[in-house]
Amino acid sequence: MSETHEYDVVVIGAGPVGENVAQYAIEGTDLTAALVEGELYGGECSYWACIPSKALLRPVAVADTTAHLQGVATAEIEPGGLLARRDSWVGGRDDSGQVRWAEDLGITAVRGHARLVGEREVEVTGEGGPHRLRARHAVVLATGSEPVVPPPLADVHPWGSRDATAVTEVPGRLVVVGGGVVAVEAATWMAALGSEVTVLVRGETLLAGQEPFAGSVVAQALQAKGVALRLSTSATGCRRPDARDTGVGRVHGGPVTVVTDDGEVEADEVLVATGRRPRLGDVGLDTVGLTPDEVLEGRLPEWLHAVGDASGEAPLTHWGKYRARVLGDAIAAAATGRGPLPAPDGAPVPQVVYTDPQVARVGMTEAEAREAGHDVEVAEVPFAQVGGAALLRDDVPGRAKLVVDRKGGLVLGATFVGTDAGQLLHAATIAITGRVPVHLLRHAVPSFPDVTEVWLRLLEALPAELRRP
Ligand SMILES: Cc1cc2nc3c(=O)[nH]c(=O)nc-3n(C[C@H](O)[C@H](O)[C@H](O)COP(=O)(O)OP(=O)(O)OC[C@H]3O[C@@H](n4cnc5c(N)ncnc54)[C@H](O)[C@@H]3O)c2cc1C
Ligand SMILES: NC(=O)c1ccc[n+]([C@@H]2O[C@H](COP(=O)([O-])OP(=O)(O)OC[C@H]3O[C@@H](n4cnc5c(N)ncnc54)[C@H](O)[C@@H]3O)[C@@H](O)[C@H]2O)c1
Repeated sequence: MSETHEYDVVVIGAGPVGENVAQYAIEGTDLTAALVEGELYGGECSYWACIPSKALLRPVAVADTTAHLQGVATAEIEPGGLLARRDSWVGGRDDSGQVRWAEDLGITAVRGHARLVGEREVEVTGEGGPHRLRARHAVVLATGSEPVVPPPLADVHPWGSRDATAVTEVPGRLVVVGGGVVAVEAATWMAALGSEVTVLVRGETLLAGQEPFAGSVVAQALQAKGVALRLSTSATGCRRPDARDTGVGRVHGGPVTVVTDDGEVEADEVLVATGRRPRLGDVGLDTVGLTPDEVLEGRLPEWLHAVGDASGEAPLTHWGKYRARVLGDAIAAAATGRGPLPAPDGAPVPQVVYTDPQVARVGMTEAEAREAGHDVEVAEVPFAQVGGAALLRDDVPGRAKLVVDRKGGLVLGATFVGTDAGQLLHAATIAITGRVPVHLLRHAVPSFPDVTEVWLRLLEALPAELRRP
């Protein structure tokens, strides 16, 4: 029988979320935590997702802005330099710094694949053979998510988001399947790297679920970059006689033909960006009598928790890390007998899509607010009508929208689509979280001539009665 080590908390998965749970579960206490990782400490976000994608996208946005600023020579993307910037941000996928960070906090880093084998019992398979960890208080599933690949595309060795963020061999022609966040961000950097990109979107719009103008502004911007968009087009099949595993980020074999309900598309590579699902299939849930659905519904014994992408909540790093801080504190509180720190219900989820222009949104869209039964008032302002925004670039794309509950004048949601729109978002997040009514927000004065003047125009565009308490 293998050796068993006992800890107060065992966290499975050392992505950004697992790291934060472990940190907050033991901080300022004598509790112990083991953090088990099967691949790289830092997770998908650090090496394959957020960081490399944003390292690629920022120079693209800066170069694009120079093409729309009188008095500046237009900058050109230099593909080799762009990939080198990405490489420096992922640091050779060396996670020793992340492991040191964990160990400096007193967390025990355990490498290997972890599975539940019973109540509070985890088996780790790794170097040196399997061994067991027993949790005195809590086991946390922070195992992230995995891509969903629709059947017609599964057999041709298509690219996933890892190939796109780790691209080393740029396909001449790339078909992207999907119209969500990965699709629009990857289309942006792949076009900048020189691919002839076609995006196949089964719905009528990009970025479904956002305010409708977000998808159309992004669609226009992608088309201006030479990206071909085919809306209302579904991939029904795919042929690739020479599909091969050539390694991540390299073209996976010979030409590929994507069959759609509206004809065929020939390409050198196909990127599947059709969503992700919580990674719960191989964590031993059956050994404790649970199914993945029960985890996603939150029907868990008091010693077991799921957080981050694995929980089915918004699959975003900052959201998962926030939930991890709350959960870590709750675990520490329960284990030490103190009360947990208060956490409000219904904190809003912010998100920035790093297209060019950016899409930044927090809280509800107008449609969601109406669906939820709110008596809604909205304000919309084109960026071009705001001096501080218009100074950022000559063509001034984009638009902002505020969704307000008429009763009480509280902000329910906000969407900003435009240059550096992400910078406008946190004020909306604070307004929603802090329940700051419109009549008070009017006294938070934006500087002149700054892009934050968008806020002034939005508040002015609301009915005058909302200016009174
Ligand atoms: C291309 C792309 C770009 C993105 N960009 C952004 C962005 O800009 N901003 C943003 O907020 N979000 C972004 N996301 C989403 C973000 O990457 C995820 O929300 C985030 O990584 C979730 O963190 P996590 O810790 O829950 O999971 P992960 O980062 O996936 O980490 C989970 C870890 O658990 C490990 N693991 C899994 N199972 C086991 C096991 N049984 N035993 C041991 N270890 C295990 C995995 O190896 C992994 O390291 C992006 C996603 C993609 C695909
Ligand atoms: N900047 C960011 O915050 C950022 C960046 C990238 C990814 N992410 C996160 O990663 C997650 C995954 O991104 P994603 O773009 O893969 O998912 P997504 O859910 O955003 O979009 C999936 C897209 O694929 C389409 N689709 C789904 N099934 C399909 C099928 N069978 N055939 C054709 N199309 C299909 C959907 O209609 C949608 O357009 C997102 O939910 C997001 O939270 C965040």
